[in-house]
Amino acid sequence: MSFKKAMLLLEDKSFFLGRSFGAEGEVMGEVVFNTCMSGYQEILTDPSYFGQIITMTYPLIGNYGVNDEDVESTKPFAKGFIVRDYKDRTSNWRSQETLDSYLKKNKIVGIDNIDTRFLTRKLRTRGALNGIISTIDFNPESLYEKLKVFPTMEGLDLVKDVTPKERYDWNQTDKWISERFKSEGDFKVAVIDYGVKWNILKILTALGCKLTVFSAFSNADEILSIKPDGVFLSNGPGDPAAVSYAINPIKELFGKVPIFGICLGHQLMGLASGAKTFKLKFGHHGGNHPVKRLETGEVEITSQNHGFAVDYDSIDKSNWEVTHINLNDKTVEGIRHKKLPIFSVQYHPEASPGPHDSGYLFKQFCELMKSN
Ligand SMILES: NC(=O)CC[C@H](N)C(=O)O
Repeated sequence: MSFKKAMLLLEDKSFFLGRSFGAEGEVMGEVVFNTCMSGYQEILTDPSYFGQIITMTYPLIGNYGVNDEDVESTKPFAKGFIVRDYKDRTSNWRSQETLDSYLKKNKIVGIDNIDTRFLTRKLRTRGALNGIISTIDFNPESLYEKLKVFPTMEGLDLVKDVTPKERYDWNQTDKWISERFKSEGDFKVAVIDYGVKWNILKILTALGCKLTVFSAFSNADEILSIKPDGVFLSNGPGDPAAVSYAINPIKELFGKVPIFGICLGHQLMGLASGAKTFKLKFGHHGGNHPVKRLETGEVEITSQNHGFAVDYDSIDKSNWEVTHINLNDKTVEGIRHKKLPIFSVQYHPEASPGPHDSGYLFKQFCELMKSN
């Protein structure tokens, strides 16, 4: 492992000198913090992080290595990775390589030896900030010149960069998932892939769903042509309001088939219902977010990764009800149509990484498909 220098500079001109790990080079993105204590591999490979630089609040990163089972997509999508203390020595029987070599192979720039507590407190106070990590330029002035023309996340359609060009079938699951989720029947499900995490596809498969995965550019007729029992709207990167081409197809599906959406899928569902989305100050990224399920009063500890949210006041309450709220900031975490079999959640019931409290939502989707 190298012991080269790396520098992180934020758009407020503060800069941090650290040590380079992973690939060398220069990257820009929106800096967000994630509070998960483990799961760096799932986080790095979640396509929803496309365009972002992630800092982990948990200080020791790398100590269980990397394996080829815990990925959420084909490659890491995060632009860069900031940690307090990178550990090159792996202590886990599942480890196949070090995080350093995995990031090098995938050309992801990392920086360690950063005071991530200070950085996180800054992001909490100031809100998410754009940042640049460099292993080739250590002049704050010139780094700032490059960063200041980098666009903000608001208004960015990043789905177009990660959605598949062609439709494909999915029929894989994992042993540990099929121990948790038993088949609920035989369903044909159309998944709209805005940047889907594989764990969602694996859980749906274990529940008995045959999946056809569509590009975000598909129209309602293409989706309905396979005669699906249900449609799933996936997670994905960027500003939901900028993914304008995805909204009408969802609207056209309302009333024709049960629909379940997660994260970006939930935000697009909200936009299709006529509600508005807005940018949160620093977003929710972690595995410890308390969400209240209003129907039962139960609290679920949830896995989250989003920077935007559906605006409560803009929801058409005559047709839609808010089913879940975030107990930290009272933002909307779930909506459901009052008559049609349509619902969505802002958080990640598939976890990976994260607690499993919300797994029931996948079964709820199967129930809707059964009774439809
Ligand atoms: N995980 C996701 O789907 C994220 C949704 C959206 N890109 C946001 O940041 O709010």
